[in-house]
Amino acid sequence: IQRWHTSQIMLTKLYDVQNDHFNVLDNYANLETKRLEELKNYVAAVYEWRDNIKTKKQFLHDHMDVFKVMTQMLQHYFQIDDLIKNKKSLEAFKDIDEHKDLSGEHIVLLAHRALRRLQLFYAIPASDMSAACECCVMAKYCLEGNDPYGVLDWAVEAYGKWESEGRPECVDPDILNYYIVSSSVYTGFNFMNLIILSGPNYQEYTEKFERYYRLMKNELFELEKESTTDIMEVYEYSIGHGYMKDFRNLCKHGVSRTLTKYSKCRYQTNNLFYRILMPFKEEDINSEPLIKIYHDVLYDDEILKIKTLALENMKDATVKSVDGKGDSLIEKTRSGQVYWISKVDAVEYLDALDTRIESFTGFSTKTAEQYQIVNYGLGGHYLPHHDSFAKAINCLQFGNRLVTVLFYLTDVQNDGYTSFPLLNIIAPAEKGAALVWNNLHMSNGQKFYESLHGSCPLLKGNKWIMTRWLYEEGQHLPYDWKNNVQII
Ligand SMILES: O=C(O)CCC(=O)C(=O)O
Ligand SMILES: [Fe+2]
Repeated sequence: IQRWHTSQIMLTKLYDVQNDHFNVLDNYANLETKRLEELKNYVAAVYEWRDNIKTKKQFLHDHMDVFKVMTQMLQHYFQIDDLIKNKKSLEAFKDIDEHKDLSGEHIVLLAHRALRRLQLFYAIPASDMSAACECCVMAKYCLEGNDPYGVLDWAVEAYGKWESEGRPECVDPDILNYYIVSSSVYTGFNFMNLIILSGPNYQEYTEKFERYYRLMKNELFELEKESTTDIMEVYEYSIGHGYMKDFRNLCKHGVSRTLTKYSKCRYQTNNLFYRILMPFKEEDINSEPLIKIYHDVLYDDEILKIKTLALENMKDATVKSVDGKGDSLIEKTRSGQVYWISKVDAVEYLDALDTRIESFTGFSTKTAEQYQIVNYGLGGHYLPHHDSFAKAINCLQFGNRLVTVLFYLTDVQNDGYTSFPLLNIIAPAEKGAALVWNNLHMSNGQKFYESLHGSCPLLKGNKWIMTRWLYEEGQHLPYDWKNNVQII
């Protein structure tokens, strides 16, 4: 199935496809107008012919005339049949058939899920996101997805819209009533003492709903938590504890970083003479594990080329399955589209970038993975994870992912930052910068647990990144990763 929401590229394509459809429709309408015009003209001509025949009162006695009438009728029949069957217009419509995947309900369902993820993550009430008709759709999918708090939030919001904006056709209080009653049961809300809402009288509805809403607000979450009276608390609650909470807070609020002895910016040449005229702008972010930002290391023309290359080739991002053998598409964990630049792309300009990476990281790129380009879409994100693999799984040829070099191809706001929840760090990187960190302890190759990181869920905008993972093999390290022994 086509997943239109997973990247900005897809969303742009969706927009274009819709434009195509409008053109097809336009064309169809023109052809149909022309067809009806032709039909009308044809019929008019036939009438005229028949009227002429009729004036010849004697025609039925003239056998040749009869034959003429019969042949004409047959011809008229085929001609009219042709005009009615409307082949040309249907032909024009075929183009739309080829885009059937645009009309599937799953398009909206998946977008709904992305919005719900955002809502839950950032604790955004429906009232901050709403539009009347869409509220009902959100409530509907929440109901179908066994998400009763979502149903209540959106149905009540839809009800509010219905009340304040008159009654838009898309809001049906009967259905909202059903949504609210059925979901109240699941949330433990005691509605037995309420009047059953029914009847066609909307005024009556208004009063009952008001009462209902008030009671709901007060009683809704008693089972969840004694003191809870607000749906917002459900959102706060759903994020869970531990690093997810820290991750959320980082994405939501950012951090005000205080300068410590570790936080320094400098012009760095790494003792490379040719860098004296153009040193790197190195910024320290953390020491254990080492995290740094190198500003302005990817140039605009390179970014343009990279994006152009990826544009036609993106695939939905997957995550490694638990056994490490396969990839699975789990949007709850990661949502975006990726492209691995491959050898066949023959992008020589990346050789220069490899040299650049080597000079600012001090590590070889010879054993690195291909460059991975990522574009995030509606609610795009990547929950906290480690880039390194569990040793046994994927460390055969070149060892493990030692260092991550993550380039930003766009500027990002808070909601698109790369965050390290265990370190209380967000990377305030901008377009053209590279965020570099160690995934393993440099002394022994053990996983650096604190390197846990993720991409904050995107609330708006367009985030592009490109990643290069550098491997253990071929680096100067104080241990031998292959034989698992310490050298120094
Ligand atoms: O998009 C980001 O900021 C992080 C991406 C990431 O962690 C990854 O691709 O492994
Ligand atoms: Fe990562």
